[in-house]
Amino acid sequence: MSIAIRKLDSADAGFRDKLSAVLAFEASEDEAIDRAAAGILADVKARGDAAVLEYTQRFDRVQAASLAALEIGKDALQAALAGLSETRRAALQAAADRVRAYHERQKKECGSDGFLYREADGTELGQKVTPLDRVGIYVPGGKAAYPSSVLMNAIPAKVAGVQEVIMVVPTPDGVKNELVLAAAAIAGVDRVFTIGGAQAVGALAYGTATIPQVDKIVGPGNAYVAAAKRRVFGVVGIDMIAGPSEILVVCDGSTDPDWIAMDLFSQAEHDELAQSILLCPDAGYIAKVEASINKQLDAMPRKDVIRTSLTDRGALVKVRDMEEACEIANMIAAEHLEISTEDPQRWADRIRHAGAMFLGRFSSESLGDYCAGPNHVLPTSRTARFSSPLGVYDFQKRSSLIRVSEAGAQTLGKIAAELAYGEGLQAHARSAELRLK
Ligand SMILES: NC(=O)c1ccc[n+]([C@@H]2O[C@H](COP(=O)([O-])OP(=O)(O)OC[C@H]3O[C@@H](n4cnc5c(N)ncnc54)[C@H](O)[C@@H]3O)[C@@H](O)[C@H]2O)c1
Ligand SMILES: N[C@H](CO)Cc1c[nH]c[nH+]1
Ligand SMILES: [Zn+2]
Repeated sequence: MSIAIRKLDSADAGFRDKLSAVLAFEASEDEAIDRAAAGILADVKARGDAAVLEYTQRFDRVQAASLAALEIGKDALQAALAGLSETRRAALQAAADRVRAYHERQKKECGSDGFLYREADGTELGQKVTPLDRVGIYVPGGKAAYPSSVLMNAIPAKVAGVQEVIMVVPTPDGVKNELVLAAAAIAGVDRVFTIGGAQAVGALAYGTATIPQVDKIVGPGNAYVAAAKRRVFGVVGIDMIAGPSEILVVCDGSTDPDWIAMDLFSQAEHDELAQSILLCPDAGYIAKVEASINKQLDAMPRKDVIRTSLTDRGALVKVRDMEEACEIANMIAAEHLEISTEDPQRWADRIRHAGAMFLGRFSSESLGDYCAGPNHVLPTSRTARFSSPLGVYDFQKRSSLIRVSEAGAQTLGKIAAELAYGEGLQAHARSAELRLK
């Protein structure tokens, strides 16, 4: 059965509205889910360990005498690593090494040393950068497990210098994913608890007798996890609210159509709500990609998920030219953007909004998901207009440094006092004036 994938032409009347319909995705703000998450959080805040245990039994069908019994020790993590096949262990290690190398470079290049400068009168001003003390990493474990997400969340935290990384991962029916545990060992995760959902977010945010309170919670999860993260923001920091995966391919029509069809599948297979779009100026090429989609689909183990995703949220779009493709790509602000063209840099220079850009025919998005090095936790749902990939900077914070010299206090004191009187704040003004000679 062939896929009824939407075909759009930017020259057609109503094109923008049709494209908007494909893009439309409201991060689940389902009231019932939000209410459920709020109830779970309040209960965990009030009853701590006991509440977490009860919800873990209810939702994951895991019974334990204590929350401490749901902690996986470092020996077990190492045993999981040792138990992997040689080739899988080597692949995990190679991915971790590349992700670490990239984030170490990022730490060096992104102003992690802070700065300090001195003015003529001796006043010094600057910024100090410090890592967060303790972070929580949510690793999804409901429908599928993502060992690569363990690496992508934990490694930048460790590179930033976070002292304690606490990972939570649900294990429905008590089934543990060995590759997830092995990834935790390689990434240097400090503690692992087999809990999930809003109760895990609550435990990390408020702390319980067994689980210490963290400073920030990162990592993707389902709608309950997302609702809980939204609600605990302020008590702790959060990274972002990740929506379903997205891929946008801009192609000039000369890449093998089988490659592009499979690239579209690669995100569609994540989730029925995932979004996969091709922009191309060549109608004949689009027809070839469509034929390839239909040719390759039946061999895919997750063909039903791919079919639904491509039917509901996929599109093959004929554009006027590559300039228009770039303009539309900026409007879509996709999580992943493949620029599969000759001279990809020429078009990349025109892109302002994308979570990650994959340049050239050999840069398939799947390489970025696992092992290229940059982070695969990226802004979705058009939030690349104002946010960035997860990085070392998410695990650091900055403090301003102000060391005013006696001479500096004379100049600044007069300015501050004048403005403080203007705001009607007497104590502020006097505090500055008392230091004037
Ligand atoms: N953007 C990314 O990088 C990325 C990576 C991996 C996964 N994801 C996404 O993360 C999500 C993972 O979802 P998942 O469900 O597989 O795993 P999950 O770990 O996020 O959720 C499982 C937990 O949900 C809770 N839960 C389930 N039903 C509930 C109910 N009725 N009431 C209250 N709580 C309930 C349970 O506590 C359970 O432990 C998917 O949407 C996937 O697409 C995104
Ligand atoms: N593409 C996902 C983020 O959008 C990350 C991932 C994990 N495993 C495979 N892919
Ligand atoms: Zn992926």
